[in-house]
Amino acid sequence: MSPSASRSSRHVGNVLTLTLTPFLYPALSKPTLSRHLVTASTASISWQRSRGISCLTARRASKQADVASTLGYSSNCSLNFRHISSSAHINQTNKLDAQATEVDEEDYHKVLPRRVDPLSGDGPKGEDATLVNRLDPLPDDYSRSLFTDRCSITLHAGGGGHGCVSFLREKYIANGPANGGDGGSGGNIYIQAVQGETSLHKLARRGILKAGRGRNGRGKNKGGERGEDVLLQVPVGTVVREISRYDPLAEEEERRKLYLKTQKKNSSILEGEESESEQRVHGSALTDFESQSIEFRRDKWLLHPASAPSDFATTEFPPLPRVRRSHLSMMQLPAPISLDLSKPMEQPLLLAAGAAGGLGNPHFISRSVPRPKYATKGEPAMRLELELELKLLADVGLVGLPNAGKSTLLRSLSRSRTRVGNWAFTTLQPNIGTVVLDNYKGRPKLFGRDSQGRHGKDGPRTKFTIADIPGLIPGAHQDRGLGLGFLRHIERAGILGFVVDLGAGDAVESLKGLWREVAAYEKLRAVAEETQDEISKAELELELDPDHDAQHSTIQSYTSPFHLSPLASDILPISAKPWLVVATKADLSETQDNFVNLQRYLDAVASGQEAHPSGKEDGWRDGALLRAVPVSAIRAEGIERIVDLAVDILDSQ
Ligand SMILES: Nc1nc2c(ncn2[C@@H]2O[C@H](COP(=O)(O)OP(=O)(O)OP(=O)(O)O)[C@@H](O)[C@H]2O)c(=O)[nH]1
Ligand SMILES: [Mg+2]
Repeated sequence: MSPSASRSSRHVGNVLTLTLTPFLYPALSKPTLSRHLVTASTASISWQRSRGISCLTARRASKQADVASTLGYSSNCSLNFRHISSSAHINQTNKLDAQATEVDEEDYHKVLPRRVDPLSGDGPKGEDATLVNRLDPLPDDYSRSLFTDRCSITLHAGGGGHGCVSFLREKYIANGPANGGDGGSGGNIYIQAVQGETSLHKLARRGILKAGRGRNGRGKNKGGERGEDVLLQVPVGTVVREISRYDPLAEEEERRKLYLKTQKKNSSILEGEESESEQRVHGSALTDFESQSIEFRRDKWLLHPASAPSDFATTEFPPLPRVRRSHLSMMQLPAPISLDLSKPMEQPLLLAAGAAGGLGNPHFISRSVPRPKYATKGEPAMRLELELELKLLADVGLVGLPNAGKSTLLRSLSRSRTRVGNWAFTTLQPNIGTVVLDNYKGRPKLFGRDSQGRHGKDGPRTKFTIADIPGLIPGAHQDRGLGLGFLRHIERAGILGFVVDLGAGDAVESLKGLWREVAAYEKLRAVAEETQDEISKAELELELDPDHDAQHSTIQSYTSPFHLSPLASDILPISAKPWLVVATKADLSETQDNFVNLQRYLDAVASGQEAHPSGKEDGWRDGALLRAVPVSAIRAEGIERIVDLAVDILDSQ
């Protein structure tokens, strides 16, 4: 078909090629491009639909000089560019060419005649047509969402505001008393797992988060305002681990402890109590100069604004008050932080308390110094570096080789619009879909119960969730393909759903291969947990150190209900989880024998004749529930049986 360069191009066919020249793209602003092209076309022009990246696509496409968009939904596809602000530009310069090319239908859809044929009108009609088109979408018809499941962030709690040096000034009161206010304490950092958040990308993008600093105290005994708090809202299922922390107050406390020890040593020397060897040990702890600089640290003080710089050298400061923490620090989580936020939280948890503000000059009034001209500075705040890892919480986790049909299955079971394509690694990030059992009516359908008519623990089950993760390939545990990183998302799943493609060779071998990778992952996790255990034990021993400061111990003893303890974990090991096998692509010819073999193998596993595919003795093998379900996800055939089986297994837990 010849190119046409008109304002509206009518086209009948399957593939439309738009040729945009580089000259064109600066004129197409992002919103205009996406909005108008989408509304103007009655067909689905997928690259234009992917809103967030339309400008980028146009630019890339224009560099490549063409954008090919596959159309197959409607025979009457009209592209109307009238509303595009740059349309005049397009028309004047004649830079837009629309080309229509016929493609061989059979070549494109090797497997099934799926969509409505635009010319003959063949194919499913009405609702069926919509369903089939939804389950066999164009590769670029998918919803995109930003997703990050692992990131590290640096948190700075707020520093304290400085104390104020001020004196009462009133008529007839020549030398009023000190009335400088204390500095405000710094902002705290909290964390809360909330429903609705699904990814860590917002936190990953920010990287560093700082709470506000406390305001300085003012005259007339006015205290400074508190710094602004920071609340980290993370998805439910986030695991938080501490990488490092810098707590200047803890360091200061350590130094003061050392100083007190040195003082004790000095007094015992004077009294002649300490043995020579003890003196040698203690003597190396702190020099005289160091101990002096601890007690009278000049950098911790503030002078009256009217003072000369030389006053710093001459003023006699009193000994510094002991290190002050804000009251909230008692509620701070013990170090090192290790949390498993597997439930939505009503109250946030305090990760790092802001530092205490400085003291105003009234605190230093004494008989010898009735009008102190100094106040203390606010305390410095702590810094935390945390690693956040999101482990999705889904009832069923789909595991399968690339291109097995996991995403199509998810689309057929839920309203997910995850990407589907006939190539390996179409899915690059986990997707979660919700299977609604009750048609949003609040009343479960009958098949939402198990064989004895029981419902789940929390009353009638109205829905459950399914996670589709990127495909695993043999050798994934050696980091082949996308590695095993995504298996963390099925670690929390109630059921494992192994998706095997009946059209891609021996299904039993595929299933065994998948279990091999999953078992390798489990082993890796066990090693990691053991190491973590050893670290925790070492930390526990440190905590039991008799020298531990009293205040420090109180802080340490506060444990949150979310504290992650690898030993107390109630999550089943992967091999002990219930599992089912979804034998997909059952619509392909000559797949029946493959399925029969698979079912026979599963029966043998359930009866104990065959070893559990994970290689573990105690792997889950419930004869009544371990089954393979043949489905054709692309035609939405047989999927109700998966729902039934999954609900039965979930309810039997
Ligand atoms: N005939 C037939 N084809 C199917 C069926 N399910 C999926 N397909 C096709 O198989 C191809 C791969 O489907 P996907 O759902 O993207 O497979 P996947 O397992 O998610 O692949 P990755 O994301 O790469 O791991 C697509 O071309 C689907 O149209 C089915 O039940 N029958
Ligand atoms: Mg996929």
